[in-house]
Amino acid sequence: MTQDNVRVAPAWDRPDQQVLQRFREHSVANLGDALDRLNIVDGGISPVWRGAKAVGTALPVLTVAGDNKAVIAALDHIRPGDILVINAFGYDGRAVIGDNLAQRFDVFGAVGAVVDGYVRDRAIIEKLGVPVFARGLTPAGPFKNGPGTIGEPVALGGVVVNPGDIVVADDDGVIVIPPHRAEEALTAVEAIVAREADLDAEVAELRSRIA
Ligand SMILES: O=C([O-])CC(=O)C(=O)O
Ligand SMILES: [Mg+2]
Repeated sequence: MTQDNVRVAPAWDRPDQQVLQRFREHSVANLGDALDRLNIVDGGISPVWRGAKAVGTALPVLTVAGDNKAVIAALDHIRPGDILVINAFGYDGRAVIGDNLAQRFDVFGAVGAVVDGYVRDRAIIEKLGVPVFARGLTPAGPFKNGPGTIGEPVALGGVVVNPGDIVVADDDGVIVIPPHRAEEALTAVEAIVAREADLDAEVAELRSRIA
């Protein structure tokens, strides 16, 4: 299907919300360790407000640098639990989303957005509490000409994101987990959480000996 010059992929599967719920307990750092320290988006993409956290199913959008026509068209394709994953080519000259789009994502049931590019209206996005992750901020607004794609695989900070992939984002950054690796990641992360608890106990013990 093509909406004007924005191509839309056929419908795709999304993992169950119960599976996503289990990822909510875990940090991106621990999940990365659980997947051999791979699958992590480059560190240039970070939360635009401190404490933002989101776990969702990827709704990938490809834009032209500095343009958000495809992002606006993607509003019609959001399902509850989705997270917008927008490849805007890391372009720093224009913001492809701001508070207006962030609110609309929220209204349609998306849990946030990860942008390989720039955004604006940071203070309002923070006040609204919509989790947004991006390379940076610029007040310059986007053009709205397209072309673009919705629901096709996109690149995000060096990681391939397929529609329906599990995306976990927190203060440290973003990880992308293909659904067929979800159980493996969850099993491995439990062991990592236990090991981290042992390390903390070791430090507590050291502290008590020194005190
Ligand atoms: O103008 C735009 O399309 C982006 C923007 O600032 C908003 O979503 O609030
Ligand atoms: Mg705005």
